[in-house]
Amino acid sequence: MTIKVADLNGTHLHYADRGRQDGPVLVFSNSLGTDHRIWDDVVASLSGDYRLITYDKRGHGLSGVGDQPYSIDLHARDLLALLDHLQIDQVVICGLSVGGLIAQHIAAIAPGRVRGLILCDTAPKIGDTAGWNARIDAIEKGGMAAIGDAVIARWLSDDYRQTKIAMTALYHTMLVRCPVAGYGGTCGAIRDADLTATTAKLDMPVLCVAGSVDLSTPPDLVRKMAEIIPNAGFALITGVGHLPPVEAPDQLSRLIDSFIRENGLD
Ligand SMILES: O=C(O)CC1=CCC(=O)O1
Repeated sequence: MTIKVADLNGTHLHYADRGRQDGPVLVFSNSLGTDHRIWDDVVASLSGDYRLITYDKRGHGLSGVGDQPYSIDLHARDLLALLDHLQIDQVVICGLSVGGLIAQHIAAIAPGRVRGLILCDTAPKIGDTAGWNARIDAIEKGGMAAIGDAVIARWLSDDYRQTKIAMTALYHTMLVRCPVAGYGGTCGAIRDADLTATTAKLDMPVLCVAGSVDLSTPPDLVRKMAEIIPNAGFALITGVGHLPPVEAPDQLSRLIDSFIRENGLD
């Protein structure tokens, strides 16, 4: 994999372009505080059949922070600009958590670009204003370390954290290295987003996926989203927290592959 960068919308986005270059394109959009490496095992499983784009949204990973006020719309326009940069017209998007908000918004504002959606551990509205403001306040006063342990307990199941101690430490490092401005800006974008009205009108194949022990977007919240989207499917991955691509990459890959084939998107 070679390191790649696109200059767009006043910042730069780090991305990777892997898999079968003439295959259907699948793009992955990340959760808050993670970078594109969380998809590596999923990409490895699917790379024989699909072209797979992963990227670091602004304020995360190796991408720039930029100086515009963050919103889900800005994150969505960044991803659309990245697809333009790559001259890719239509994609299936797999969005995790805030990446799922970005995916829902792209499907609403540019439906012609989206062949299908996998909405993983996400919802049209995530959390509440007081919770997001408290998190922003905590990192502005104490830096990313102030929230590290609490967030990791939401990301990963008890079983994963107790048995995969070194991997858990690695994800903790990924989180606390996120720039405060990028993380806090994205917390504000999530706080200000309620996509319920537009998500209820989506008109494309959609699969909603939940981790059974996800504390951030619990299964019932994800199931409710599936119930408002016409003809959406729902799948539960047992024993997994907020990051199925980390804890259950093979199960998630199988769900993605079956969804794409069953809907004729391959
Ligand atoms: O950090 C969390 O609580 C999990 C999360 C919420 C939105 C997102 O993208 O991740």
